[in-house]
Amino acid sequence: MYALTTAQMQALERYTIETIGIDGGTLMEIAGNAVVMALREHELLTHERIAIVCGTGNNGGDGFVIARRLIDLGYDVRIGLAVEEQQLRGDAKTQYHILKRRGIPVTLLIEEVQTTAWLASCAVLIDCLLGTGASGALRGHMTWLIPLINALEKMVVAIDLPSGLHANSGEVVDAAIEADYTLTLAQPKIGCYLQQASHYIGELIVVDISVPETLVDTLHMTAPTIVTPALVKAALPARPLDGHKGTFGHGAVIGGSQHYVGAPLYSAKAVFHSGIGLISLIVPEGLMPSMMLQAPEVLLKSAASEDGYMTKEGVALHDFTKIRAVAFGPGLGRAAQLQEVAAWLLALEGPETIIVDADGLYMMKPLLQHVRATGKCVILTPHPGEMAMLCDTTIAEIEQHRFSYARDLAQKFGVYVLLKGHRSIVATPDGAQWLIPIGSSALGKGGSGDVLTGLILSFVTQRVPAEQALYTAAYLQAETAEKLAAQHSHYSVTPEMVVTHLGQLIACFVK
Ligand SMILES: NC(=O)C1=CN([C@@H]2O[C@H](COP(=O)(O)OP(=O)(O)OC[C@H]3O[C@@H](n4cnc5c(N)ncnc54)[C@H](O)[C@@H]3O)[C@@H](O)[C@H]2O)[C@@H](O)CC1
Ligand SMILES: Nc1ncnc2c1ncn2[C@@H]1O[C@H](COP(=O)(O)OP(=O)(O)O)[C@@H](O)[C@H]1O
Ligand SMILES: [K+]
Repeated sequence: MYALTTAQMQALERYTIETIGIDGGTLMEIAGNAVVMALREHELLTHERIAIVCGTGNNGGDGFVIARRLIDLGYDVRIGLAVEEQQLRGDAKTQYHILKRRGIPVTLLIEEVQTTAWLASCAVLIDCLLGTGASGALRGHMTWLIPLINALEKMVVAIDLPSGLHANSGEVVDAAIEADYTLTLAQPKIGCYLQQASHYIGELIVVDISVPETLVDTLHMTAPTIVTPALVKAALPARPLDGHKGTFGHGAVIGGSQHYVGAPLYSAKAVFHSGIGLISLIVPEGLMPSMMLQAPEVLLKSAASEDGYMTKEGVALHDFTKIRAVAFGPGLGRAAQLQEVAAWLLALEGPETIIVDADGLYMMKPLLQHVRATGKCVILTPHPGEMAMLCDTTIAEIEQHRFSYARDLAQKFGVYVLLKGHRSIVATPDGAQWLIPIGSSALGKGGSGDVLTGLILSFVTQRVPAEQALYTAAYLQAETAEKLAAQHSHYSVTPEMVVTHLGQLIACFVK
């Protein structure tokens, strides 16, 4: 599954119509029927009245097919048209005339008071006003109709996209349908994962309409792959029965400072709950008393420090020859001497992979141009604020163009990037991208990033390729948090709870 732009989606449809030979009208018929099947399969219909509201484009055309098929199946359906009949074009116009010839009435929704009463008498509203062809601010009757639908607080199912949400940017100019479910056709549109989209989409369900997914390859498209449970399952490291701690590898966390004691501990604990063989935790000497006994499974090592921050000499005393991967940054703080630690780490023989998070990102920024020459696998895991710092721009700019900033940073320096957020993105040095389609506000708490860093460290140490380690870690964390939130609320889930419950989710994947 991919997140596609409107132009990419149109190219797939064009190929299906012109090269495969399923003409546009047939495709609309298939799409409408596939939506009806999905509505039934997901039990989104009711035997009370259903309203289908249609616009002028092909999204409206889909609505006419859905309406006709639901009527044939015995549902009580009303159809509304939010534009004048003369404005209909192409396949949508053809479908409208099929309705007319069937004697199925269509109500013009061009007057607010009557439309309110018309909509209020229905239990479910199906939104076919605008799809991928929407542009700019709402025009015509949509300006009042969309806010009216939202105000009625009925169950709303959007077809392809919530009307008013921009398919490429996830932007909403004035208003957009606040759907409970979005049944998107063929492939999800990239805007479903950007900006305010999640406020409008509800649950996203992908409907197969005979536009094959393989066309993305056929047409040599570059599009983010959407991470599915199957991808996560395939990426989990093998765990041979006779494996020992050497098999599963030794990783290290370098972090902690006078003000941040908990962060490196969160990372180290997450590492241990996800299969690593050994974990060393290297912290400034002053933190040793508070760390002792907190995580007996961790090999705790002290580094000499100055002003509460570790020094290069303090870290370099330790033996890294057997360590496969290092996470640098949790609770590190910012101090001039930490830049020396970053430079030393990049040049260090032994660890193949370095994961850089939190303040480590500030220390590593001036060194990024040297990463390629080291031949190391360097992974950066910024949240939008850290990404803005790395890219010398603003958070708003990053949030508006998340995919391009992640891709550009990865390609510019030859690094792997996990751009965190409500929908996290993985980008690789060769331009590939993955999107984690889930996420939870239960994770919006200090410590969640540290847990994620630990998970990534654990997987790369177990020799999972970097991009897979990134999306697997982010997916497992988000899904665990969501499951916990269902029991304990989004308010109450803690990073520690996520760590201790990861195993339940991993068990579902490996059984
Ligand atoms: N192209 C295809 O082969 C298929 C397309 N399908 C459907 O077709 C949709 C795309 O169709 P269209 O390209 O006709 O686009 P839309 O159905 O989104 O309609 C676009 C039209 O709406 C009006 N409009 C645009 N922006 C507006 C605004 N801000 N305020 C008010 N009116 C506005 C304009 O008249 C524009 O031509 C998809 O979302 C999907 O639902 C499906 O039928 C499957 C097959
Ligand atoms: N509302 C949210 N929806 C989805 N994921 C979220 C949300 N809030 C936070 N997260 C996730 O929680 C983690 C927080 O990381 P970060 O900001 O680095 O936290 P920390 O305070 O631990 O450094 C990221 O993986 C981010 O994607
Ligand atoms: K729609």
